[in-house]
Amino acid sequence: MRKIAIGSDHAGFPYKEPIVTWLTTNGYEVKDFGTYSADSADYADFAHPVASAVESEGFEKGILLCGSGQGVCITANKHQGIRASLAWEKEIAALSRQHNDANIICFPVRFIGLKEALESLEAFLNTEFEGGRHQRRVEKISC
Ligand SMILES: O=C(CO)[C@H](O)[C@H](O)[C@H](O)COP(=O)(O)O
Repeated sequence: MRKIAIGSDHAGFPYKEPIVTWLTTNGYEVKDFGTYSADSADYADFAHPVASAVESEGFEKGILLCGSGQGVCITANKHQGIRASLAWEKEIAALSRQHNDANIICFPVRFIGLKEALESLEAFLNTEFEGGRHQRRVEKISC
C-alpha cells in the first residue's frame, strides 16, 4: 500500500481531515503527524516530522498544509532528500511531479478551495517524474 505522511498547523487543519478521508477512501495508508486541533500552532513542528518520514522512514510522499503554504514548504525543503512544492491548482501539482520529482506537496489552505486541493492532490499522486533533461536539473538542486 502507498504510505502517505500528512501534517498541518492550525491554518491548514480544516483541510486535513477531508484529505485523510479522501486518501483512505482511495486506498492509501496515511499517518497523521498533527496538529490535532484548530488551536494556534507552529508549522515547523509538523513540517519537520513529515519531511523526515518521507526522507527516511519509508513514506512515499508527504502532504503539508498551512495558511499560505509557504512556511511548511520552506521548512520541508531544509531536508536534503525533500523536494517540496507549493501547489494551488492541478496543473502546477502535476508539473511538480513531471519536472521536479516533488515528494511533498504543500497547500495554501487559506487561498485554495477544498475541491481544487483534492484535484491537485490526485494529480500529484498519479503523475510520474519524466526524467530525461529534468533528471539532470533535479540533480543540480542539492548543494
Ligand atoms: O501560512 C502560514 C505560514 O506560512 C501559517 O499557517 C500561519 O497561519 C501564518 O503565518 C499566519 O499566522 P496566524 O497565527 O494564523 O495569524
